[in-house]
Amino acid sequence: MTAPATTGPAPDALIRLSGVTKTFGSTTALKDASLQVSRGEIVVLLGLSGSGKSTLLRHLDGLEIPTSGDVEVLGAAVPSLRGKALRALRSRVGFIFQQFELVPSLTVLENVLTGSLSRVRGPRLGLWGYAKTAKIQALEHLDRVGLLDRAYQRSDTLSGGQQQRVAIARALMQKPDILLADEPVASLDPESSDQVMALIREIAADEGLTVVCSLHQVDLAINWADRIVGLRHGEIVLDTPTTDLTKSEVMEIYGRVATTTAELRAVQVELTDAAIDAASAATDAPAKAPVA
Ligand SMILES: Nc1ncnc2c1ncn2[C@@H]1O[C@H](COP(=O)(O)OP(=O)(O)OP(=O)(O)O)[C@@H](O)[C@H]1O
Repeated sequence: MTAPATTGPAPDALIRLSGVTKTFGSTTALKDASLQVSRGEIVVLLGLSGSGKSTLLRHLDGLEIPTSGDVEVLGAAVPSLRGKALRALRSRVGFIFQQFELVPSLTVLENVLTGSLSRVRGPRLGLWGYAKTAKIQALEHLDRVGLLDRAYQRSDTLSGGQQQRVAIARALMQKPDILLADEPVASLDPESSDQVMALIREIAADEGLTVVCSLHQVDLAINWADRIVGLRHGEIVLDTPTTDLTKSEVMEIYGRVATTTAELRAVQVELTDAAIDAASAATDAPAKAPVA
């Protein structure tokens, strides 16, 4: 297995984790994790459920504070940031999530505009509260993600893949240096997953974004990442350029479980079938005799 790159300073690193341990009660979510990410890199975090991927991501914009160790992002010691300084960091770090986190009753355009809120003061009411330049920018970002024609539609009328593209456009409103993505395609079908990952990669290249993204699908990681970081029980057990990733390394992260989109899909179908069988067995079962 490729030794994790725990030492050696990368002069252009935008992200540095050094010996980060995070415990929640008796659970160790991250254990002595060290990682550096250079400007423009696309890094995918792989690992089983509970291996610490989200916890690692959440440390990068101060949503978690390490129990021990250092987290430096864009030159700032993240755990020590408070108030205005923390907001300033977060305005440079976009974050997208599995469940998109859009406001369903707002239009697509309004959702995108909320991405600019870290840069403007006070609450906004509908489209009127935003500057014309912000609206133009938001429309440009919607065009960028292929959804300009949906700008005035309610966001909950869009498909999952489209909603994630809206979330990407919203993140772009922040003009971020770094994009964090926590399982951004976990709720999407394979085709939409591929489209969203392709879009992230394309935008990252165009905008010079640094991306750290957690995924469950090894095939997507291989297609879209520059570098793969593997986590197991909170430890970084693999750190390798994607081109060097071997099957045995993947097996070491995951053991014998589904790892490709097709395999995960097959497991989902199996589970759904099993649930349907269980439900119909319950319906077919003779009704219990009433208690006398
Ligand atoms: N706020 C919290 N309180 C208590 N335990 C937590 C908290 N956040 C995470 N954990 C625990 O830390 C461990 C790592 O969780 P984390 O969400 O980082 O894993 P993950 O690899 O992102 O999992 P998944 O792929 O399912 O999202 C898990 O055991 C989880 O239950």
